[in-house]
Amino acid sequence: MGNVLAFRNLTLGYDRHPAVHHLEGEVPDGDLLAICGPNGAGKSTLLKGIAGVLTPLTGRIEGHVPAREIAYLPQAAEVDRSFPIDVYDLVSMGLWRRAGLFGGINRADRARIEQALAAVGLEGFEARPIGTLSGGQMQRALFARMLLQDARLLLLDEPFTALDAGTITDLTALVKRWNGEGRTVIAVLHDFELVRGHFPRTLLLAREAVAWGATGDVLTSDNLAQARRMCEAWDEDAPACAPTSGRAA
Ligand SMILES: Nc1ncnc2c1ncn2[C@@H]1O[C@H](COP(=O)(O)OP(=O)(O)OP(=O)(O)O)[C@@H](O)[C@H]1O
Repeated sequence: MGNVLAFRNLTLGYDRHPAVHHLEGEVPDGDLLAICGPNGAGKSTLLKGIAGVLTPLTGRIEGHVPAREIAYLPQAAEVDRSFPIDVYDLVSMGLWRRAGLFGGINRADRARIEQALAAVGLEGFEARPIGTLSGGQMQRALFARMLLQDARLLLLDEPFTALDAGTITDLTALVKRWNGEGRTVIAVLHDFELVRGHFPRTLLLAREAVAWGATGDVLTSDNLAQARRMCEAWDEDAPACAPTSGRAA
């Protein structure tokens, strides 16, 4: 089994201030990986780097998945819900890669959109403007769009935050179904019980990797205490790293 991603001395940050520091490691094809860590540990920053939204300060991400095969679901707070479209149009955007920006939607596509809406329990919501959806309904709609995207690598940033137990169960089942189809899933998660129950591998981040491997070995009380200490000790105004063996991408 090959790797979909490799981090090589990767440092990511903002305005030359590093937020993820000298990360090394690989994500194997078909992985179901949780990224955990305290607030401000750099979890979202790492997903943005993988998604190509953020360019490394130093080091690099070796990606073996073309950008069009990556689906990225940012934190709910970052999704603009004032955009005036309805649920049907939002979900149908998942077909963009196949249909093209101005491609028409044919009968088979319409059936796929209906199946995706049914899979997330949103039948009957087709004509609802997305601005009128609850948080959980919006997340279901975004999952339906991902279903249609048919991506090989799925990046989910806190996908279950503020959702009720039923919605979390339904959407976790979808994530596992995607992974069962051979897709690689990387999800930022704060709920350790959920991670222990469903994610075989975990990266514990505190600006740098504290531990990375089998979830049971990573989410120990010692490692979690170490991650908290490292985040508390971090200097927010630390300057950019001196150039290292890695190369800015
Ligand atoms: N757009 C930005 N500009 C400047 N600094 C940023 C920006 N986004 C994040 N940061 C900083 O980068 C660091 C890591 O933030 P990040 O959002 O990656 O953490 P996180 O682990 O996802 O946290 P949380 O669990 O709170 O979502 C923090 O110190 C944060 O203040």
